Formats: sequence, C-alpha cells, structure tokens
Amino acid sequence: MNVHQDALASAPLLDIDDASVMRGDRLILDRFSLRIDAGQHTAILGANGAGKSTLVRLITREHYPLAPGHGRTAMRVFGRDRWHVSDLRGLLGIVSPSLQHDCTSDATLEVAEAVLSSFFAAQRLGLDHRVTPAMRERAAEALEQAGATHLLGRSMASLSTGEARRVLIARALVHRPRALLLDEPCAGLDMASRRRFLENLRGLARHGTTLLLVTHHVEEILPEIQQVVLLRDGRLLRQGAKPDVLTGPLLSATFGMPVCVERHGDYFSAAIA
Ligand SMILES: Nc1ncnc2c1ncn2[C@@H]1O[C@H](COP(=O)(O)OP(=O)(O)OP(=O)(O)O)[C@@H](O)[C@H]1O
Repeated sequence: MNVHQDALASAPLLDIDDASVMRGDRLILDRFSLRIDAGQHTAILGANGAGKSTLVRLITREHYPLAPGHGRTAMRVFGRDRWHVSDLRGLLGIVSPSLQHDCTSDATLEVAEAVLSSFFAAQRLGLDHRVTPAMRERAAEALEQAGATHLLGRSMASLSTGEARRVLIARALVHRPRALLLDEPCAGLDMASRRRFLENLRGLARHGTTLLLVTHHVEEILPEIQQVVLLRDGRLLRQGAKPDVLTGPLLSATFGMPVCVERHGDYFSAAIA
C-alpha cells in the first residue's frame, strides 16, 4: 500500500459537517452533520420523506450541499472534498432504487454490460471503453458472488426485482469497493432472497467492506452493524451505538407513532405498539 492508499484507507468514509441541501425551493437536509469512520458499519433509518435518499445522493455526488456559512468544507468522502465521480465510484459500490430503475428501463441493456460498464462509471459500454480479459474475469466473479451468474444473456428489463437487484449488487462489487452504499437493498426481495442477501452482506462486512445501509426496517440491521443513525425531517435525530439508538422512544420519535422494539440475539425487530 502506498502513502496515498494508506491515507485513503484510514480516512473516515464520510464526514459531513453542517451540510444543507435544497431541492427546488425546499430545504431537504437541514444543517446535517455525520461522521462515519472506515470500517464502521452503519445503518441509516428514517420514515418516508425523512431525507435518506437525498443523503445517499449527497454522498454519491448527485446532489451538492449549499455553500456552508462556517467556511469549513461541508463534506468529505474518504477524506477528500473533491472527487472525479468515476474515481469515487471505484471505491464506493452503490445499490439504489434510482440505479435499478435506470438499468431496468433501458430495454437493450444486458446483464454483462450492466456489470462491465461499472468499471467506467457508466451505465452502458461506449466505443471508447476497452474491456480487458481481467475485467471480464472479475465481472464473472462478482456475478457469482451475488448469485446472478444464471442471469447472463438476459436483458435487465426482463428481470424480476430480486434478479435485477442481484445484478446491481454484482455491479457494485465488481471494483472490490471499500464501502457499499445500499439504499433499501431488500425492497421487493422475497423472504428467502432477503435472507440470502443479508447473509452475503455479513460476509462482505466481515472481510473489510464497510456497509452503509439505508432502510426503513430494523430487522435488516445486521449484527455486524453497530452504529445506527436516525433521520427525521431532514435532520439528524440521533447517532450512536445500536442498543442505545434502537429504543422504543427514539423509534417512536423517528416514525411519529408509538413503536415497541424487541431484541432477538444480535438482531432487533420493531412494530407499532
Ligand atoms: N426535486 C424535489 N423537489 C422538492 N422536494 C423534493 C425533491 N426531491 C425530494 N424532495 C422531498 O425531499 C424529502 C426527502 O426525500 P427523500 O427521497 O430523500 O426521502 P426518503 O427518506 O428517501 O424517503 P422514502 O423512504 O420515501 O424513500 C421528501 O419530502 C421529498 O418530497
């Protein structure tokens, strides 16, 4: 590892300092601060409209924060405030509903291309994209890892929700990213697929990929995830250790209804009281 890589490996995955994001004339994230260290697997929980996807798009550079009044940098990812999006995508694998929508609405996009184009931070292969045998080999490994090899040859538009999700996971893993940013990754998966997927994530977490999981569902928070962030109305409601944050009062405040929480070994569940 050279000095540059060393600095990247030890830098916080995310350091957001008082960032605000506007969409149209609405303030969607309001003076939001959050730090996630390298290796600190984290779940971000919030009700519909709390600002979770906006936060994901802030991290992936699809949205930008307003210029902060304090003069400091509002946001750093892997210790840097400036990134070429393609370099960032090499370090941060992303699975999100908007990516799935884009990939599955392109009628001619095939599974192999959906994975290989990730090497170029693109959604399709272009004439100037030179796919090497090593890339093809790595794509095959990532498809295997995501349980999606049997889908090769299919168009993305023809896949079921769960099948398309597996391909997107392969696409996210193809770079061996340092971190995975997963926005509602289990939405639309059946019980068995969800369990397989979560077990797969646990393996990645144990082997050094930092997980950043955005979800509505307490049940999806894996034992490896020890930090939980609660979001409400575009603001950080609480950030802390899982047992301190996954409590009835705090989840009731997050979802605006009385919630009771149960612990089952290393997992938690929550229901409306
Ligand atoms: N382009 C936009 N213009 C105005 N408001 C927007 C725009 N995009 C998002 N919003 C609003 O920002 C708020 C946060 O949206 P966001 O998608 O980040 O929430 P979320 O927590 O991901 O919700 P969900 O769980 O329903 O996916 C919502 O109230 C939404 O209506």
